[in-house]
Amino acid sequence: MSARLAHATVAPSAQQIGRAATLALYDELALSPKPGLVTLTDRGSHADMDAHSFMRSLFALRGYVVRIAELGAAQAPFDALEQAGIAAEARMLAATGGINTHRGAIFMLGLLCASAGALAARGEKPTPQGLRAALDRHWGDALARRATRPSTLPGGIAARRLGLRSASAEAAMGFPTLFDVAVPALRAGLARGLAPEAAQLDTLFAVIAQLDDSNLAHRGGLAGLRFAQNAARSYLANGGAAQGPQAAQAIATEFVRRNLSPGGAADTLAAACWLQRLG
Ligand SMILES: CC(C)(COP(=O)(O)OP(=O)(O)OC[C@H]1O[C@@H](n2cnc3c(N)ncnc32)[C@H](O[C@H]2O[C@H](COP(=O)(O)OP(=O)(O)OP(=O)(O)O)[C@@H](O)[C@H]2O)[C@@H]1O)[C@@H](O)C(=O)NCCC(=O)NCCS
Ligand SMILES: Nc1ncnc2[nH]cnc12
Repeated sequence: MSARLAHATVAPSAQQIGRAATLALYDELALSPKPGLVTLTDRGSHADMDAHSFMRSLFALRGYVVRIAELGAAQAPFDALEQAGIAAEARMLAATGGINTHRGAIFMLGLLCASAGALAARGEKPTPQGLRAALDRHWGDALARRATRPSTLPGGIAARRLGLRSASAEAAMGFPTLFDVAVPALRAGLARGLAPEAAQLDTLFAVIAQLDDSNLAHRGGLAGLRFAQNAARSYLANGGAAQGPQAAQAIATEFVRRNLSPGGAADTLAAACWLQRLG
């Protein structure tokens, strides 16, 4: 992970907010090993995508993350954010040949970049408290309505059927897993002197242990989600990244055997890396 925004004492620009998002998506992709997820050298549980898919996708999204920060700064209504998100998804699909690499990241990082833009317009730097307040103040009602809407996505349908907290529900609640689990885990790992990659890996497992990841539910049912959560809890209880890469690699092998992929946790890790970069 490269340096934080160099000693930012003023609010970041839309370009800085968006650039941090693009770099954070790369941070997540490059982290290895990861359970079931695509890395620079491994497809994980995905026959239809690899690192090239994700690189093409994050490049295709680099204008979107700036634009949605600008929309946030202008306090645009949710419909405008949604239209930008839908257009970004079309560019993602065009870049990847129709593969869904970052639909969830478009949603989650899009809302976070918009919230950071709204704070910056008031001269404020993005903090967890500030971002949650801006998200709720500007788009909380629309997100609450969205969360009650039926989903057309496999994960969202599985989450609603199983009574889990889908991506929309997580957003409507102000991204509790990001702000109450991922951000504290990443900060604590770095404060303990872990290398950035080790801190990111422990953060990813902390998120997998807590998140109602609808990708896991869609791929493995409730049993698959609970297996993944328990495996992540055991990994952390046994020392996390301090065990060395073989422990994470063993879990990754088992996730692939079960065709599990925690895409929602990957996006949540990227969002924590984004905030760390803006810190
Ligand atoms: C708002 C939507 C995105 C849909 O909302 P819904 O609640 O129905 O969504 P979910 O299906 O629950 O999640 C959508 C994606 O979000 C990620 N995710 C999953 N669980 C969570 C969670 N608990 N918290 C946060 N984020 C979560 C996940 O995305 C990642 O995984 C995908 C790749 O993995 P893969 O297994 O390959 O997925 P599939 O291709 O579906 O499976 P296979 O075919 O491979 O088997 C990838 O998308 C990652 O990003 C979930 O997939 C939707 O309504 C929407 O996009 N609306 C328009 C845009 C908009 O409203 N924007 C608002 C302003 S920005
Ligand atoms: N690295 C990754 N592999 C699979 N799905 C993802 N969704 C977001 N990042 C991902």
